[in-house]
Amino acid sequence: MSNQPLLQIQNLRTSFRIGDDYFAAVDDVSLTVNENEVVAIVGESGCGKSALAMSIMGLHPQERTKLEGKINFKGKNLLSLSTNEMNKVRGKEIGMIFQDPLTALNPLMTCGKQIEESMTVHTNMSSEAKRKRTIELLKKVGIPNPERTYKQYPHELSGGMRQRVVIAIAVACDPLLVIADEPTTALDVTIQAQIMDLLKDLQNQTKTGIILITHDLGVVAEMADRVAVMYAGEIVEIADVHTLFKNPLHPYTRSLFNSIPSSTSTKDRLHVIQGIVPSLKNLPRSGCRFKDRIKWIGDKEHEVNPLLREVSPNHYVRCTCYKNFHFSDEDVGDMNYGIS
Ligand SMILES: Nc1ncnc2c1ncn2[C@@H]1O[C@H](COP(=O)(O)OP(=O)(O)OP(=O)(O)O)[C@@H](O)[C@H]1O
Repeated sequence: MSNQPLLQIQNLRTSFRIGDDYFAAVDDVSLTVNENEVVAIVGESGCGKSALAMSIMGLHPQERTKLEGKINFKGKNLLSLSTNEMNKVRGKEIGMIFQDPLTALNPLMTCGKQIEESMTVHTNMSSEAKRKRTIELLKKVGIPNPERTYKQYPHELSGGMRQRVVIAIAVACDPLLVIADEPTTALDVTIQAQIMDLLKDLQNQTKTGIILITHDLGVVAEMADRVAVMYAGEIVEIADVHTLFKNPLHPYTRSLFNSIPSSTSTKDRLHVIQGIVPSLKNLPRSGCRFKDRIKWIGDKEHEVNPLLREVSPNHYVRCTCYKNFHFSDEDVGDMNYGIS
């Protein structure tokens, strides 16, 4: 992993219009992804993970979305690019793997043609060269009979094979950065492991930077170099994967970790995070946004204007309330997810 920044997000705010007002789903997010680094983004449904990914890709509907801040990539602020300029980045320099391969693929086009499409848009390759590269890509993503799959339509493939095709599309033009938004959520468990292994292999070979959005902390432990935890549109904690798993500090991070079943824990009940992530309109906009879900921590123990602070080298936490947060004995888990 290099320390050369590939992507630098600075104070990003993504707001959606609901009625006459705009509401921020991503609020003052700053995040760097270095070359050849895997940064995982975790958090409950509705925290703003996909809104962040779609902001980087420039895929939000312009008429209903306000984007503020900067997304610097290769010396350019992506937020100031025209649609044409952004089209040149998307698919070529930044690839995206979506959650559901069935909706990501065009049902009316063969898999081969869909993989070739980005080469057609972004390169001057001849038809023969594109075909050759597509067959190579299909092999690389573990498709057993690439010539056959080249001619098949998405509905003729299993879910796992379809997601391999989606990955082939994402890496077809050798992007510097790949954003994988819950790439295995739509797949069954055995296939999930295969797809994550494939992504890991590809990343080892190509040294691509990856933003991996996932609910699965096991996947995070396996794949990520650094982890950003999001809650209610904000990053509440960032650290390298070892530090975060060994010493999670923010009450939200600790609650997330503690609500995952473990084969080694002796506790007989799972920890439940009280309440839910509020809807976009009802998100708290000031103070510690997690406050209402940890009511046993007094008001005075939260910062009025919590900022992400470096509490140890490269370990950042928002709000000092973590200093006063503890679970009851029965809640304390002992999971390490293979991190040693
Ligand atoms: N285009 C949109 N218009 C209005 N609200 C939106 C839009 N997209 C997302 N939201 C809202 O923004 C918030 C963040 O949504 P987002 O999809 O980013 O969450 P997420 O963390 O990716 O969740 P999940 O894990 O379920 O995908 C949610 O309250 C969601 O309803």
